[in-house]
Parts: sequence; structure tokens; C-alpha cells
Amino acid sequence: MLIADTIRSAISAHRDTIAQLDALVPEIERLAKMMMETLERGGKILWMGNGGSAADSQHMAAEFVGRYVKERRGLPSIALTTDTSILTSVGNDYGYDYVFARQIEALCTEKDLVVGISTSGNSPNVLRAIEAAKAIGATTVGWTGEGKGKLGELCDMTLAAPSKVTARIQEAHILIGHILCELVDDANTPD
Ligand SMILES: O=C(CO)[C@@H](O)[C@H](O)[C@H](O)[C@H](O)COP(=O)(O)O
Ligand SMILES: [Zn+2]
Repeated sequence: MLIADTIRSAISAHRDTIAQLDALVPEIERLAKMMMETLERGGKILWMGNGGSAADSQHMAAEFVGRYVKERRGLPSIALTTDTSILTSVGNDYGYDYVFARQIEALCTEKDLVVGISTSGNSPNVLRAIEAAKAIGATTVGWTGEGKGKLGELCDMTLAAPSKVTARIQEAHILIGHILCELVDDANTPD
């Protein structure tokens, strides 16, 4: 394929995926309300994922703790993907499947909302952490691709980006994340 065709093909697939997000408006609105309720009751928002979804987790926690656009108080949110000492010790001593679950056990309360980001919906370390969060009584949310995977069966709610391609799914996830930031900003700033 010509290089320009590869570029156009990626842009076109991205556009198709993003265009289909209109169907998710009610679910995005529902998740925004769940996040606002979590923060109002003194809970925090925890994020996890692997690879690009680890980067998304960190990106989202930074938007909450720092700021998105508007000036507002810092909002409690933690990416479970960042502490290399925890990740390597838990990975080394218990196995990679437990790197997020152990942090959930240590940090999560029933007031919290836990977001597991997995394009396949089947990453074992994310699944184990969601199981741990459910055992604690926290609210659980999955961001997946269109297949939803096992995460879709486990979580209280799932946002399934309408694509089977990891990169396109990730691109939809970060748009959804930014929309959520805007809604949470609006709820935490005076008119
Ligand atoms: O960013 C990408 C691909 O775009 C990769 O790093 C990707 O996130 C990794 O392969 C992940 O391990 C995939 O895991 P998951 O989304 O299926 O849970
Ligand atoms: Zn990627």
C-alpha cells in the first residue's frame, strides 16, 4: 500500500469509530454522573491498564489531580500504573496478574470508583483488580473495545468503543476521557 493510503486509511477508520460514539452519549453522561457522585461522597477515582491504556490511566489521573481546563480544586484520582517499586515488587513476588489487584486491596474503599481500561477486555491483571474492587464494594467501570471481553461481564458499567482495532479503541477512549473531564470541570466550578 502507498504510504499516503496507509495514512488515509488510519484517518478514515478513526473518523468512523469516533462518529459512532454518538450512540454512547447516554452512557458517557451516566459515567460522568457516577464520577461526580463518587467525588461528592469523598471517594476517589482509580485507573489502570496496560501499555497505551497505562498511559491513558496516567493522563486521566493527571487531569483530575491537576486540572483539565477550568480552575477548580484538585480532585482525588490515582493511576495504579506509575510506581515502579510497587509494580516490580508485586510482579516479582506475586506475579504480574496481581500488580493492580494488590494496589486495589491497599488503596481502594467502597466509596471509590475504579476504571479498568483494556481494549480486549481480557487483560488478567485488570480483571483481577476489578474482582478485588467488587469485593471491597467499590463501583467498577470498564473501558473496552466493541467485544467488551470478560471485563464487560464483571463491571457495573462498560463503555465499549466501537472498534476491534486497539489503536482506534484507544483513540476513542481518550476522547471519552476528555469529555468526562469537561463535565466534571463544569460540576466543580461556579457558573
Ligand atoms: O498501545 C498499544 C497499542 O496501541 C499497546 O501498548 C497496548 O496497549 C498493549 O499491547 C496492551 O498490553 C494491550 O492490552 P489490552 O488493551 O488488551 O488490555
Ligand atoms: Zn497505542
